[in-house]
Amino acid sequence: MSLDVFFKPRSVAIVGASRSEEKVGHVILRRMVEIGFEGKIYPINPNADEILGIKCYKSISDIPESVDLVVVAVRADATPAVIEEAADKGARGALVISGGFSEVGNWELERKLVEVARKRGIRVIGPNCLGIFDPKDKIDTLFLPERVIPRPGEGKIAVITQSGSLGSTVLTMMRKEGMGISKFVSYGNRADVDEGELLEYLMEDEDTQVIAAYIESVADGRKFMESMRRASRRKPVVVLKGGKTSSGDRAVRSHTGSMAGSSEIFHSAVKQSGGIVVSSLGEFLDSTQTLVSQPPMSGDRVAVITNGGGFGILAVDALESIGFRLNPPSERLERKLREILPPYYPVGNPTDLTGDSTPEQFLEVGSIFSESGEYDALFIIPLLGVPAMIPDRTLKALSELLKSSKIPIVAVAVPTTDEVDSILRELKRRGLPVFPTPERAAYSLLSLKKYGEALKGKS
Ligand SMILES: CC(=O)SCCNC(=O)CCNC(=O)[C@H](O)C(C)(C)COP(=O)(O)OP(=O)(O)OC[C@H]1O[C@@H](n2cnc3c(N)ncnc32)[C@H](O)[C@@H]1OP(=O)(O)O
Repeated sequence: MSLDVFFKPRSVAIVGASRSEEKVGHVILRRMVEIGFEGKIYPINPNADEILGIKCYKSISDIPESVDLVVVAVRADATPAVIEEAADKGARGALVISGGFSEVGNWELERKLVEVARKRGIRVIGPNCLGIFDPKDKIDTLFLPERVIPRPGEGKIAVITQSGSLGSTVLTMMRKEGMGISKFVSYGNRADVDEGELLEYLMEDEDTQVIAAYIESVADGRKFMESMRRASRRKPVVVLKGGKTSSGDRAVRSHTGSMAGSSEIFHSAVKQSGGIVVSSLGEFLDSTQTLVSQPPMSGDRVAVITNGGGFGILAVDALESIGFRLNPPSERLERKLREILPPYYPVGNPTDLTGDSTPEQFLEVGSIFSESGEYDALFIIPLLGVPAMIPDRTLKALSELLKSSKIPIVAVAVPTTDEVDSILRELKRRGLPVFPTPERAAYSLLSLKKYGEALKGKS
C-alpha cells in the first residue's frame, strides 16, 4: 500500500489535542493549522468543545465523516483502542507520536499496536516519533517549541530519521545553512513502516532530489539494501549511522528499542548498494548540501584555485588524504594559464591568484580548468579579504562560473563582514556549496565522488 495516506490525506484526526498550549497534542494541532493543511482537521478530546476555534469531537467515532489519517498523542496504553476506532472511520494511516513502547521494554504493547493496525488495514509510522513535516502537502506534526522549518516550498532534500530530536536539530541546522526540505519523516521505533519503505516512497517523490537518512538500525537488512539499491540509482542517498561503538550500540537499544548491529557490515552493505556513507553529523549536512546542488564527479581529479597560499596547501592536503588526485596542469594547460596571469602568480595545483586576485580571474581561470578535460571537479577558494575581491563582483563572477562550469564546483570562503556573509549566502542559494574550511569542503566533495562511483557501479 502506498504511503500517500501519510502525505496526502484529505482529513486528519488529532487524538489527544489538548487544551493546554504546552502539551504535545495541542502543539501538533497548532502546527497543522499554521502550515495551512488544506483538508479537514478533527481535534479529538473528551473534555473540550473546541480548541483553537476548531470544533472538537469526544472520540473518533463521533466524527460525522470518514477520516484518512490519525495523529495519536495519547498515553501509550490507549493507542490500540484508538487504532480500532480509527479503522472504523476508514482511516488507512496512523502517526503514533506517543512514547512508552519497545524503547522502554514494553514490547508487548508495541506488538499489540501493530497487530491491531495490520488486522484493520492501517499503516503506522512510529510509535515514539515526531511524525512528518511536508511543506508542499502542508503536513506538520512536529511538536517543536518554535518553528525550525527551512524555507517552505523550496527544498529538494528529504530527511528520514529514527531519532526525533536529532532530526529536529538537523532541520534547525539546515535552516541556518539556507537548505530547504522536501519531506521530513521521524519514524521512531518503526514498528510498521520502516526505513526501506520510506526510501522507496521518496525515490518516487518528484520534489526530492537527495535523501538524507539517520539510521540506528534497520528492520530487515536484505530488504533495506534492496530499497537502497533502487533508490540510489534514482537519486543520492546519504546515510549517517548511529551506534557504531559498543557504547553507541547500548544507547541505541534504549533509544528506539532496536539493536545497532555491526556498523562495518552495515556500512559496506550500504556502499555496495550505492548509498553514500558519512561518519559525522557535520558531514551528513555538508554532503547533502553539495549533492543537492552539484552533479556527481566522474573521476577523482581535482583542481584547486585559491587566492590564499596557506588555504591552498590545507586544501590539497585535505583532498589528497581522502583519496583525490591533485595532478599538476599539463604543459599545454599551464601555457594557457600563463598567457592570462601575471608572471608572479604560482600556477600549478593549487594555482594561487595571490592577494592581487580579482573575481574575474576566478571566472577566467576556473573556466580554463573546467574546459581542459584534465579535472573532474573545481575546488575554489575565493577569500574576500583582499582588496580587489569586491563582494558584488565576486557574486557575479562566481555565479557565471557556476552556470558555465562543465564539472562540479565546491568553494571555501570565510564569512568576514555582514556584506560578505550575505554574498556567500546568496551564492549558496544559487547552488554553489560554500564552506568555511578546506576540510569540510573536501569531505563534501567526497560525496560527489562516491555518488559518481556508485552510479558507475564501482563502489
Ligand atoms: C522528541 C523525540 O525524540 S521523538 C518524539 C517521541 N515522542 C515523545 O517523546 C512523546 C512522549 N510523551 C508521550 O508519549 C505522552 O504520553 C503524550 C505526549 C502522548 C501524551 O501526554 P499528555 O499530553 O501529558 O497526555 P494527557 O493524558 O494529558 O492527554 C492529552 C490530552 O488528550 C486528552 N485525552 C486523553 N486520552 C484521550 C483519548 N483516548 N482520546 C482523546 N483524547 C484523550 C486528554 O484529556 C488531554 O487533553 P486536556 O489536556 O485538554 O485535558
